[in-house]
Amino acid sequence: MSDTILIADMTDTQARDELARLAKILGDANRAYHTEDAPRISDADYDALKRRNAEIEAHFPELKRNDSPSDQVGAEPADGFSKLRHAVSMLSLSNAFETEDVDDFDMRIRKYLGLGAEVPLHYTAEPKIDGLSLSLRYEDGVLVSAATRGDGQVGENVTANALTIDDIPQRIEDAPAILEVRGEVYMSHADFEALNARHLERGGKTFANPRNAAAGSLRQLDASITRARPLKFFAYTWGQISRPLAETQMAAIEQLAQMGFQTNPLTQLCDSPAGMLAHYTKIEQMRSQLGYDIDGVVYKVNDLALQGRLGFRSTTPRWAIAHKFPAELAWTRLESIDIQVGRTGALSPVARLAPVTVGGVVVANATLHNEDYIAGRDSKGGEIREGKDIRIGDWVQVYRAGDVIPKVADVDLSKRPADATPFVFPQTCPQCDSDAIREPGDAVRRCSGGLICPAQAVEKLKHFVSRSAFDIDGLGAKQVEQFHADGWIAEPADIFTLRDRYGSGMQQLKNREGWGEKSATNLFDAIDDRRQIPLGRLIFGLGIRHVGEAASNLLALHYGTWAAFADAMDVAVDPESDAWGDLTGIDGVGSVMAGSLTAAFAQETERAAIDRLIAHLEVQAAERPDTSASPVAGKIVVFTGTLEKMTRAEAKARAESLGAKVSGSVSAKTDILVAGPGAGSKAKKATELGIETLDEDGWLALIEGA
Ligand SMILES: NC(=O)c1ccc[n+]([C@@H]2O[C@H](COP(=O)([O-])OP(=O)(O)OC[C@H]3O[C@@H](n4cnc5c(N)ncnc54)[C@H](O)[C@@H]3O)[C@@H](O)[C@H]2O)c1
Ligand SMILES: [Zn+2]
Repeated sequence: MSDTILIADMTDTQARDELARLAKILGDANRAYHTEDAPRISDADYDALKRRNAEIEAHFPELKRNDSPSDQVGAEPADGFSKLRHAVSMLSLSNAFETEDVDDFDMRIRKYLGLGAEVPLHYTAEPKIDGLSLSLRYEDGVLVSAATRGDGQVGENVTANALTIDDIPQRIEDAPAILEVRGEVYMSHADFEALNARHLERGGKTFANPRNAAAGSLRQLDASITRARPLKFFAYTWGQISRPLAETQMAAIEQLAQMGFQTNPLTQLCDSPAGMLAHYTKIEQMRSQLGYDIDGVVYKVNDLALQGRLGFRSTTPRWAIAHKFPAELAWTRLESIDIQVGRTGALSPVARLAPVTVGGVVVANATLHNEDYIAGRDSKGGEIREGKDIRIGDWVQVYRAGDVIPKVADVDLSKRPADATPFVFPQTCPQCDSDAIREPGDAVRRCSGGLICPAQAVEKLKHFVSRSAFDIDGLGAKQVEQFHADGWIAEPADIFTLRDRYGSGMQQLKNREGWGEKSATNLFDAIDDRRQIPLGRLIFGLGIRHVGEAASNLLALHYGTWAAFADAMDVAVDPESDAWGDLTGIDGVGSVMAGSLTAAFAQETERAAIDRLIAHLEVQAAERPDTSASPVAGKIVVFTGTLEKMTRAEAKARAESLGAKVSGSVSAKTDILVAGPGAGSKAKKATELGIETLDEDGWLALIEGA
């Protein structure tokens, strides 16, 4: 490929050809990405091609094309939309990939402004939201139009669509007579997954990632489609404006927040490149928990007068730069496919890969989801296209984001070895040879061996001792595996007879590697401590399919005692019974979970194992917390803005323990809104609806003592 020619060695002809080739590829990629919301190459590949184009142009300035990709922003507006010309152009950002690029950025700015290294210079650093930019024009505080970036000069008129987005105020107070607010429209991970699940259910097309989903949802000719899509908006800059908002970037962002816009809480003021890099690292570490996609960190000169002096190049401002995260996609060879057997018998295919670095981490294993995914019949998040099966020996693309399990996202059919054969998914369990059965409607094939399957048994034991279940100190997954392999424990009940069988005289346990008198005694004591167990933990510990921690606690609260619970399960196996109606009537327990519970209790060997376990335990009854004295019992509470004294999760858990219901959105039913700094549209809505609004301290004072 001509990519490999060193630029310094290129002849004029080679350079001209290469620039023409890149203009074509990049032009096509821009259209696919910006106009069709369906990119055909990865962002990392796009960025690399664009950089190469710029490098060749730098070497051969006289060969730079009139339609050079370096001078273009986005793509022309799509047909169908009316067009809006931006009063102030909407540009792109130049990129930094390495630490040194950030130092260079600071040095370039100082040089341009004639500032020595000793002069203090402040920058803001904030997440680069991976969505699409939108410009909102307010005249006398009223939203009059909304436009996408388009080619930077002319965008698509999406006013009707923007009006459907909750985060976008239709009216703002104390605004300049003309104010164009700009920011990013995006979709949260949760909303993206729910949207794809809905589409999959209806046999519709799924989106490959939240950015495409956001762009595809905003850019709809029929705004009622946009209304049904949960889009969000962060404001981070402005276009035309009749009077300045503030003197600094930071203060201007605060002004936008005051007006009711959502602004990103991770926006921070930094006083040096080192400070920017520290914030970059912090944001990168938080990336997987944000709940929405970001692809880097944007640095901006804080002083707006200096921004004005720095101005713009053809497609990018001089006063800002986007520091991108390393690519999270990589190609490698699929060496083999292993089948793991889970606690509920599910056969999960795992890809063993030639190790490859993905987003800074070496990846050698990735999930292949299930047999349909391997066969190319199913999509998970839309990555695998119909008809592309995955074979051992294939060249596959690996994707990982934050803490998520890496997955095989694509396959390159052009690199398939000639002798590669379709993967045959096993029809029997690789651990116990029992039939592996796939029920209609289930994407997963399962081992039918139940407790005779060693893989299921050991996974059940690991689950039994896990944190939210029996949580036995000194008995983790590793010890369970050893004890199981040596035949010391086969089922949970065996844990409670360990001391009698192997602890007398301590010889046997002490003879094991890694165990001494003290650790052995501690283990037996820890096991004894768990003979008394709260009902919710016990139910969760049984590891029944579909029955998670939250549901276990609901069941415990509902039935109160083990006896009441077990009796009810025995009767509820008959779907005509009142017990079945009572079970499925619990808020949070559906018929699938109920069916799985009653089946487990009705299954003889499984039931016998449960009874053997119960014989060793004293099950503590679950008590409903008494919230009658709570000032917020039965109230519907919404939290918004930044909480300073507690995390959102803490605030929610605390409110719920006091009998309140916590909701994510403000409606006429809301009783109390707790608004921290940066609260936007929700606070406005609550005021409009006359809902009691408290700040964090007010809320804490209200619930204090309860
Ligand atoms: N895969 C493809 O085929 C393909 C094609 C074209 C573009 N792309 C991707 O898009 C990028 C180029 O597109 P671009 O011109 O939009 O550049 P960009 O995405 O690198 O940066 C500019 C954009 O960042 C956004 N942004 C998000 N958060 C921001 C913040 N806090 N402050 C300021 N701006 C913020 C704005 O929308 C702005 O327009 C490429 O680097 C590539 O990753 C991919
Ligand atoms: Zn099995």
